[in-house]
Amino acid sequence: MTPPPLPLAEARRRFLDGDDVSARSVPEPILHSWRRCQGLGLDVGRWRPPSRLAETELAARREENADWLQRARPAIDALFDGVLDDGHVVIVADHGGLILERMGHPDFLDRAERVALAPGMDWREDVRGTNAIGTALVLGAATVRGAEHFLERNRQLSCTAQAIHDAQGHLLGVIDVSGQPRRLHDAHRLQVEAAVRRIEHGLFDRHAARLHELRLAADPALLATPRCGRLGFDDDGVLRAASRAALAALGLDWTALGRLRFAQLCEQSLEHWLSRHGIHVASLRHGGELFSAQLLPVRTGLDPLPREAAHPPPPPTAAAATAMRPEPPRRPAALAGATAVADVGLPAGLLDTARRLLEADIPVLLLGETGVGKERFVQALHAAGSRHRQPLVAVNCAAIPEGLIESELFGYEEGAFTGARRQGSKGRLREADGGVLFLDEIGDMPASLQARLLRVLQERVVQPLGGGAGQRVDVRIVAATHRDLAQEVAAGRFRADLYYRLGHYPLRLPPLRERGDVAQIAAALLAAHGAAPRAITLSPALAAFIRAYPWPGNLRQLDNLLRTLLALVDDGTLLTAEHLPATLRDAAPSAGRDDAVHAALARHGGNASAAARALGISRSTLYRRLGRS
Ligand SMILES: Nc1ncnc2c1ncn2[C@@H]1O[C@H](COP(=O)(O)OP(=O)(O)OP(=O)(O)O)[C@@H](O)[C@H]1O
Repeated sequence: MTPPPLPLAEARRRFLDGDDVSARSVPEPILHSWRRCQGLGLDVGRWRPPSRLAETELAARREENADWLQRARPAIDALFDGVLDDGHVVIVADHGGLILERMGHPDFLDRAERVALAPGMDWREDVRGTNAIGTALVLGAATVRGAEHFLERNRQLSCTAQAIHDAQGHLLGVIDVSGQPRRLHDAHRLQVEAAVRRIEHGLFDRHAARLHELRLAADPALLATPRCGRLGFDDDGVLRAASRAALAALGLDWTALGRLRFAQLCEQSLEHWLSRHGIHVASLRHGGELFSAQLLPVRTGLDPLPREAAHPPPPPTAAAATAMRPEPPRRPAALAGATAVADVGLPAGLLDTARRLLEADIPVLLLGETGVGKERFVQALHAAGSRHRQPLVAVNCAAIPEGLIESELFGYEEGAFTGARRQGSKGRLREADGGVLFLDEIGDMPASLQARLLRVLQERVVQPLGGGAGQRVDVRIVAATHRDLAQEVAAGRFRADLYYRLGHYPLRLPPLRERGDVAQIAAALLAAHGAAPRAITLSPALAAFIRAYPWPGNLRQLDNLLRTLLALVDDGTLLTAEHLPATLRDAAPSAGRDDAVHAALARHGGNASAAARALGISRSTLYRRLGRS
């Protein structure tokens, strides 16, 4: 008869006494980790923390990881938001187990500090014994509760962590949630998993920007969601990028990169699949398993990888291929294409006008409220132009601290300032050489830099910080802002000469409330988010609401709402106004009144032709809509 499982404390005592402990008493990964720690000679009771890394060295480590950290930021912030009220901390460590960031609930920060769970501290397993950060670096993921920690002093913690890999299997770091034992639940592990999935999805987009992407899922409804497996093939049909979900589903590991050929997986050649035009969906049998597969056309993604990464990450690890269990779709589907509704409802020819300006090397200045889709428009513009095979490099002038934006844009020479990378930095302008530079939120560019930027635009020569010869660059410029730039000029906050240099022919993306076919846009977004295979449709009443609501957050708000609804309802649902959150239902404008038409008419002094033009609809449609309201 098998003996009953022992309480953890007893199992631990026996383990330390050298007795055999079964995996029924201690989870197997923990037991293995204890054995590793014992093998290294770690002492459970006597241990002194290594000293904390000096601030300057920590800053340098953060700088080395800045690229993926910046991309991971929205997911980390959302995770933090989700666990803060439970009294936990979120920790970000690099691939060497060094804590780079810690954000947390004040209740727990003190305790975290006492066990040196703090920025600048090393939490590798071979230094700290079994712990979620260090053990996740070994295994890919780990949850370590209370007395499962190898060192006595860490028993006051419970932690769950998962490693992050890029699409080439490079281990980048770890995300961890830590808290008091008993307060950490399985839901926190799922939250960490979801955050890492989101981060890796974004990293894949970046790596695979110029690859043919094959998506795989057991259920076709998952093909447009972050839960699908993703593989990136080059033009020769060789695998160059992968998601862990795809590798796990196919029983492969990272060594398949550079080796696996498209035809080995899909029977026919990549050319054959490509010849089927556009998005190609088929069934695929591999190792006895049946998958739905979808080949997406090559995307020209925003902000692709610089040709040479400044800090090549370490080689792939075996842990990189940890299996990901297929789970039912809990999250909204990802947008299938960056330009899903780029053209729908925009004033006729806006994209074409922008393209012509850019082709003639005339800067494009995009104006529009927040969330109208300026960034998406730029992606579509880049994809439509002759430079679509060259980089599109984005700089968000509002997101970079004033002190850093100069080096970010213009680059710097070796040793230009304290904390500078040893080999210097190329700067975004030079990264965009041959391609397109997108200056987002240009209205927020510090005044001191406006003059410098103007000089570059005129002379097309970049002078990196710290001296060195000026270098000629060939970039096409697109700038965008939600501010009224003319007003910023009048108020003296934006240089008039730069404004005229950029704004030869400003283009305005209309807010959603002015666009004539919001319901059509909503339908396009639903389709892009995979509503069709789930048989989810929009009721006429909800479409009417969508048309009449003023959408202060524009496309971003509409898109978020639709994604949320899709996540909440079952397959086969007819979406009605009842599904809306109460706050939105209450804010519904008076029934029947077509505010967009009325607003456009008011702005154009009652001139129906001008109002129709602004809305991008015909005059007859305008009258029809007026008649209805
Ligand atoms: N063409 C589009 N197709 C599908 N969704 C879009 C499109 N344009 C915008 N969206 C949705 O709106 C969100 C915001 O878009 P985007 O970032 O391009 O707006 P923006 O005008 O640049 O906003 P901000 O001024 O706040 O930076 C996107 O994340 C997406 O959800």
